[in-house]
Amino acid sequence: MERCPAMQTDCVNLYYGQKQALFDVTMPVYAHAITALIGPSGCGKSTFLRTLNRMNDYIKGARVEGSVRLDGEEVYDSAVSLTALRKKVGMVFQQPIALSKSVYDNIAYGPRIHGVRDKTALDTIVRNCLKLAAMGEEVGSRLHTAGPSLSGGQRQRLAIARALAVEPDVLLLDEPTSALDPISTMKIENVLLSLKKQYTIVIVTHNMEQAKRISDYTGFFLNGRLVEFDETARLFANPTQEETKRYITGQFG
Ligand SMILES: Nc1ncnc2c1ncn2[C@@H]1O[C@H](COP(=O)(O)OP(=O)(O)OP(=O)(O)O)[C@@H](O)[C@H]1O
Repeated sequence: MERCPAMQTDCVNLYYGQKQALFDVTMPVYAHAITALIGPSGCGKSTFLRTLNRMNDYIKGARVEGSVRLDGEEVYDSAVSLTALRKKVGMVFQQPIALSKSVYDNIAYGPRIHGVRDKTALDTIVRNCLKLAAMGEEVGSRLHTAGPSLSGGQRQRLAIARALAVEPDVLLLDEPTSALDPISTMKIENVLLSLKKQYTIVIVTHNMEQAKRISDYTGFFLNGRLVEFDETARLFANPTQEETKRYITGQFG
């Protein structure tokens, strides 16, 4: 499968103060595909995910070395606008948080920040994003319901809709289903599968079955290093590294 990377990291090292959390991570993020990041707790999956849209900039003492490129442009270049970067590379977090606003205003929040004022344009964005997040039927007629009053699974799909509202190219998700029941998890997985035609997706997951079900590529992290990266089917069926084999067969984790 010959594919084009939407993002590429080269020799990324990340330090929290004196402590090094990522070591020489070189990995492509292929366009219009789902990439899963797996590995035991504390191996650096979330840290790596956050390097892709510079969310680590918010962590005091965090320092990044190496290169992260988005469509060939250096993400860590000092001239890069963080607002513009985060518009292109959106993020959904582990806890399904809805802003204490209506469903409509949750989704319209980003576009308004980016200057969309026209009511008809906002209405269209809200409806399209609800549809993309498979929420049109559930809440399409209740746009003024408070976001926080939705169920956990709905709040997480609302978070996806909110992230999509600013038309990102890449969507990063940090364990988006770990707080959800199996049905809500399945709905999110189906949403992600339908989104990959239009978007590039990177998901951190503790759940290897989830990685197998939905991802095209998987990166296995251990102790801050990317031990193995491959097409998901190949990595799980035929890992080249002994540590990958031990991890995916449940010998540690
Ligand atoms: N804000 C921080 N300050 C200092 N150290 C941190 C910070 N965030 C993470 N770390 C450390 O960096 C290492 C990697 O953490 P990270 O959260 O990226 O791992 P992870 O694989 O995502 O773990 P989990 O699956 O438990 O979420 C760990 O040793 C962690 O303690």
